[in-house]
This record gives sequence, structure tokens and C-alpha cells, in this order.
Amino acid sequence: MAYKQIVAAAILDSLEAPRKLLAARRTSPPALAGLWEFPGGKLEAGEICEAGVRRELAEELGIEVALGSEVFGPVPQGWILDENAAMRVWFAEITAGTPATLEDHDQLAWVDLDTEALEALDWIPADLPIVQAVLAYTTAGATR
Ligand SMILES: Nc1nc2c([nH]c(=O)n2[C@H]2C[C@H](O)[C@@H](COP(=O)(O)OP(=O)(O)OP(=O)(O)O)O2)c(=O)[nH]1
Repeated sequence: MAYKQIVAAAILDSLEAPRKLLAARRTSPPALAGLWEFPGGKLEAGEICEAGVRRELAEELGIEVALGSEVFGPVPQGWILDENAAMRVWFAEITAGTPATLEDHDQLAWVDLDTEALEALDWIPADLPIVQAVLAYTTAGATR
């Protein structure tokens, strides 16, 4: 089955020696408003995933990034979000711009890369296994 492809970034303060993750709080739709997520969005027709991540981060946060390794999910399309959609996620580091809530978010937070700090945020439920994987990859030094 083909899922609708979503792409997103786990933005770190540094790919080489990460200490913090940039989480973003959604403003819509109502069912997801107020929940935290990895900034990103829907892949456009004919677009390569990595290009989609860059486009979404430019549109939503006004930043350019260097991409690191992928945070691999259980299926080729990444992490299953629901019966219709799956999301591929890459580590990223900001190379230009300062993240701002230009679109889709009302709050951004640099969160310590530890279980307690990350679990203190009200994540979209489908993101919880991805948050755990981000922690495992960063602990293992596997972000590049
Ligand atoms: N960006 C993002 N979307 C997520 C995450 N977790 C999760 O379940 N989703 C869902 C929410 C949405 O249904 C879908 C992503 O769509 P979106 O609304 O962010 O896409 P978009 O920016 O292209 O928005 P639009 O053009 O449709 O307004 O994936 C996540 O961590 N990041």
C-alpha cells in the first residue's frame, strides 16, 4: 500500500555534537493544534524527499539546513502516521536563518535531548516512536 508521503526534520543544534532538538507546535487542524511535531509537510508531486524537507523548512521556519542521516522508520516510506500517511525524517542543522513561526506553528522550542525533557512536550501521538528513535540515534552518535 502506498501512503501519502510526509517529510520532516529533526533539527539539532549541531549534527556533530547534538544537545538540543527544535520542536514546533502546530496551529491546525483543530485535532492537532497545540501538539508538538517535527517541522515538515506533504511531499509535492515530482519532488524528491530531501528537497521537500528543505522547501518545508524554508516556508515554515525561514531557514536553510544541512541534512544529516535519516531517522529510519519501519517501512520504506518511513514512520506510519495513520492508515493514509507515512513520514520520512532527517536530522538537520541550520546553516542560514533564525527559525521563526512563519506558517503552521505558534511556538518553537529548543529541547534538551533527554527523555525527561522530550517527554514533557505534548507530541502528536504518532511521533512518540520517532522521538524515541531520535534519542537513540543521538545517544549513539549516529546523526551524520
Ligand atoms: N509535519 C509533520 N506532520 C506530522 C507529524 N506527525 C504527524 O502525524 N503529522 C501529520 C500531520 C498532517 O496530517 C500531516 C502533515 O501535513 P502538513 O499539514 O504538515 O503538511 P503541509 O505543511 O504540506 O500542509 P498543507 O499544505 O496541507 O497546509 O502529517 C510531524 O511530526 N510533522
